[in-house]
Amino acid sequence: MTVIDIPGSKSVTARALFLAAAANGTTTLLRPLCSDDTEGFAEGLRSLGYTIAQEADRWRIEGRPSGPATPEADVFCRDGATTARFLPTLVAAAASGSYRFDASAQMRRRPLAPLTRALVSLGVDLRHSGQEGHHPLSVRAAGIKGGDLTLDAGESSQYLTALLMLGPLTAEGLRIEVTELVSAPYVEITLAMMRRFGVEVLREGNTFTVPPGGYRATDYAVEPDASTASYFFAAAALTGGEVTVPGLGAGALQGDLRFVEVLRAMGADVEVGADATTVRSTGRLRGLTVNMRDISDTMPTLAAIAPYAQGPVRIEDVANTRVKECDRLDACAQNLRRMGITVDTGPDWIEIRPGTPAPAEIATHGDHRIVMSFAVAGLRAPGLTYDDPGCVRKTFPQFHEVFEAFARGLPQR
Ligand SMILES: O=C(O)C1=C[C@@H](OP(=O)(O)O)[C@@H](O)[C@H](O)C1
Ligand SMILES: C=C(OP(=O)(O)O)C(=O)O
Repeated sequence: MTVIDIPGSKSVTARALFLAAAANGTTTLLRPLCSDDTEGFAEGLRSLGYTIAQEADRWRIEGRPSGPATPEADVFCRDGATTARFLPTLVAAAASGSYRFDASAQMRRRPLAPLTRALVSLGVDLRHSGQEGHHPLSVRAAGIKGGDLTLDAGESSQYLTALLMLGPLTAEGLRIEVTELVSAPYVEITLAMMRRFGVEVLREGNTFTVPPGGYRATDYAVEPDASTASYFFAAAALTGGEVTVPGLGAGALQGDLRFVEVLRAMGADVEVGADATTVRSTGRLRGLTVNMRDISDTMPTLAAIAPYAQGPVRIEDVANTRVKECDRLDACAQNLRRMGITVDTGPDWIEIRPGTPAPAEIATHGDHRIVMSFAVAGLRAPGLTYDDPGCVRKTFPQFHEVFEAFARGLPQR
């Protein structure tokens, strides 16, 4: 049996940085994720004048309930959508200040219009210097009164997360009616973490009522990243092996841990304990049809192992994977076809037939999840190469070393 320590959750780290920055007092984050996305978030906060002391597995953040320490700043959000969507929202609540935001070419292509429109409707002076609803943009802060919003979060739940976290920083709070929502479990992470920082959101059906009053600092231990864990769970199921991930069990916040239920439905033996999850291969890997709307960051993981299943694998309701680091439905299909596998796609689905993958160069499109997913397939398809293996830095800079060492402990074929 192999036990593997997975680095901290990107989503939890990003939220903790936002909440700690806005809180009254000092927050210590234990085992935060250290990767390009979260370092970029911390660097963004520093550009805004926040004080963050970073030691390897412990970050200390001095909260500033009144907002950034600098009246003006330029913030570069790199590739991180959490950074690019959460930080402009954080500064919007300040009483005054003028802030410019930009992001990488990849992130500039990704949308945020429903969020920027919501901020503008709350009276925020937000302007785009390029394409409407995309970075770069600027925010001139003058405080937010609050009020009612209607939000379409059918493209990204991050719009809702940003506005929920903004609520307590407004004078009167926010009432948000959500018309569409993808990646719903990420909103549960947000609500649970806001509660830990002292704010209780009232949820009635699709309406969220967020009280004013601000956040209270708290020490916070970041759980391991469940999307990252999916590569290790899938590798065990694919190769006849077994893996245990400590720190991710029944009480985990992240919906992506539900990926193990998909492996279970395919035939793997899965045990979700109080504080650890184990996946054990039974030698079977059945095909299936599965809706991944809630856990779509693990869609590429499943797509990459799908050719080895005994029947077709059809993944449905994942249209929003087309607006991630790349168009993930097309990228998965393109790479599987390069490996000689038969694949069909539609606007929001992909269907993969069983086959025997051939060596190929994987077109990564600068997407960490394409690399990490196909690395799992590579355990049974020797000869996969990557045009940009380093893009794993976004969430897991040590992925290649860790995954190779892990793979040496799996049954060899
Ligand atoms: O809120 C978050 O931390 C995230 C939400 C999800 O995005 P969408 O809501 O855009 O699907 C997920 O894909 C992303 O990796 C992280
Ligand atoms: C989509 C992702 O990231 P983000 O939207 O936070 O950039 C991801 O990590 O798969």
